[in-house]
Amino acid sequence: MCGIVGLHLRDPELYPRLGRLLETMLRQVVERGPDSAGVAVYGDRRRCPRGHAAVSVLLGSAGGAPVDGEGTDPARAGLEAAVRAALPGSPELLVTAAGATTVVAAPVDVDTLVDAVRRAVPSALVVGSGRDLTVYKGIGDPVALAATYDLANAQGWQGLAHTRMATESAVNPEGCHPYAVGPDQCLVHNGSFANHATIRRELAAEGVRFDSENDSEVGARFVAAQLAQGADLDKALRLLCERFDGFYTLLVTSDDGFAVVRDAIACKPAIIAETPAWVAMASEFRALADLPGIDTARIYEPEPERVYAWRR
Ligand SMILES: NC(=O)CC[C@H](N)C(=O)O
Repeated sequence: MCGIVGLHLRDPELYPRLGRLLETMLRQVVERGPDSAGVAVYGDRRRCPRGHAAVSVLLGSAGGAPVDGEGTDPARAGLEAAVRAALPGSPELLVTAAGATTVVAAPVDVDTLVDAVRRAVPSALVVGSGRDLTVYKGIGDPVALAATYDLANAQGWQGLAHTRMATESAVNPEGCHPYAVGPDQCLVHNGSFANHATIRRELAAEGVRFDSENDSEVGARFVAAQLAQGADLDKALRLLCERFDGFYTLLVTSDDGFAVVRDAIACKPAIIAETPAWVAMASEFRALADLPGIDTARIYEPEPERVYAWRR
């Protein structure tokens, strides 16, 4: 299984409610993915102020494995000092702790901040970066994790959540979705890619590096490579359908986009609902049932191998 929910808001009046709406949606897909949960939020200016880049990291001793609660505090204090020292001009940082995830924001460009975090704390696992995006991940009960992310109080224009039932790699922080491997990009997956090892080898030969053994990461790295070469989300996902075998419902988001695609036999469930105020997607309808205006929404199942994409 695995549960996916996503919400792309068209009506700015709903932006303050993004987190509350997403949290309500996530609760309905907990049984689909009890192992771990990840969340992405676009446009929360208290977590990533305007003019800043934000990098989301998992801290820990072994391969970025997170520790929880107070145990993270010395690591976070060390991170702040070390990242600041690694940045030109030592700018003020905004550091927000949310469960196992720490978000570092600074008034620099995204690559500069990612590079400074990696140099300052080589063991940190970078799980997201961008000018608009914050990502939170962890292992365990999805509802408890969402509370540690303070998801209910998140604001913004777009977000998604994933609950994982592991199939292709271990239950560990590296295996959590979303895979946010390019700036302001996220991919979440329900299913299994059959030929991910082959595509991983091809991408690795081109110099692409991986953080996990997970099949979904290969999809995310493939999409990121297409976007870096100038494709839009629609084209990147059409190319993915040509290249990847297996089962998939994917939700992919970017700095201005929200896109859904399913495999050729639409093996994994998905439902889309649209109103003038929002576009929403979920693994099951019950996750959409409490959205404002659902009674008059246009509701449909995405067709096999057809890319559905929306732009801000
Ligand atoms: N149950 C799923 O859909 C799993 C998704 C993906 N194959 C993973 O292992 O994370």
